Amino acid sequence: MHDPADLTTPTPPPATAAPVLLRAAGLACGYGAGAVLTGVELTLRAGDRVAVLGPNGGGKTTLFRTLLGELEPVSGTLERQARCAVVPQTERSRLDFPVSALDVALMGAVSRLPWWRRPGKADRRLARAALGQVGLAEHADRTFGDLSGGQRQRVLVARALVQDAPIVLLDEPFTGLDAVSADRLEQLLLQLADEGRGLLIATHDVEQARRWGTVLCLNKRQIAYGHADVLTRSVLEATYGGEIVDIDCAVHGHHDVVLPAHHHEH
Ligand SMILES: Nc1ncnc2c1ncn2[C@@H]1O[C@H](COP(=O)(O)OP(=O)(O)OP(=O)(O)O)[C@@H](O)[C@H]1O
Repeated sequence: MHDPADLTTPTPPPATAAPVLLRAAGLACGYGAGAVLTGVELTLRAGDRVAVLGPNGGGKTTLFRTLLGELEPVSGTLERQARCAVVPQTERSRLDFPVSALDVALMGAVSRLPWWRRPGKADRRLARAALGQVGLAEHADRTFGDLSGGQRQRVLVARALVQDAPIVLLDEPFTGLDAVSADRLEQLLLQLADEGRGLLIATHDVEQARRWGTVLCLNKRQIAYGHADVLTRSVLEATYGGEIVDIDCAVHGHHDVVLPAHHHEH
């Protein structure tokens, strides 16, 4: 069994010279007076790619909504030095509107403009350029709902690029993608981080989290934050409860892979 005392001390990743985009200290998040997530200690810097791990109901969405400014912190401090954009999930049920990929990317301009200005020609150029950056220039005029899951995710990344936000929050962007689309999206996220953005990416894939280097584990409170080395068995148990399994996995080159037993299906 793990010693819970080991888990309460945050393990910050090594400090770098990159500018701080966001800093949370003793942050508690929730809806009204009651906190559903406590003890968040987080410093996000330009170039960081942070995997956010946690069970269903662990507090990932609540944290993202707080970082976006949709929810007031229940307590603690949150300093945002830069604009935040979100890349939401794209369930089929929300795809009934006959909008094109370009329309969706262009929506990113709305949050930057004063309320009285509509997106103009320059914004449309920016939206087309952003679709080009995510490899979808050819698909600008296609109906968003007709695109594949991976293409829709990339359109939503393009929308975040149009928002010109240094901080990008991604809510399980890999859910439902085939291996090729997932690879392509992962390369794109790497590129966004290399360009100096800070990314927080909610995922249920522990192996992917290990590759990205920095992890934030949440289960109603912050369990760990730091280099992927913090993903010990005891941290995973505290994050996912008892619901983890050992997999003898030669594919990954080692034999002690630990994964949550129940992935989140949308
Ligand atoms: N609008 C709301 N009002 C009150 N409580 C809420 C609201 N939304 C979520 N909660 C509660 O906050 C807690 C954390 O939920 P949250 O949606 O942040 O988890 P999550 O980690 O994003 O889960 P999932 O992986 O299922 O999306 C849960 O107990 C949930 O019931």
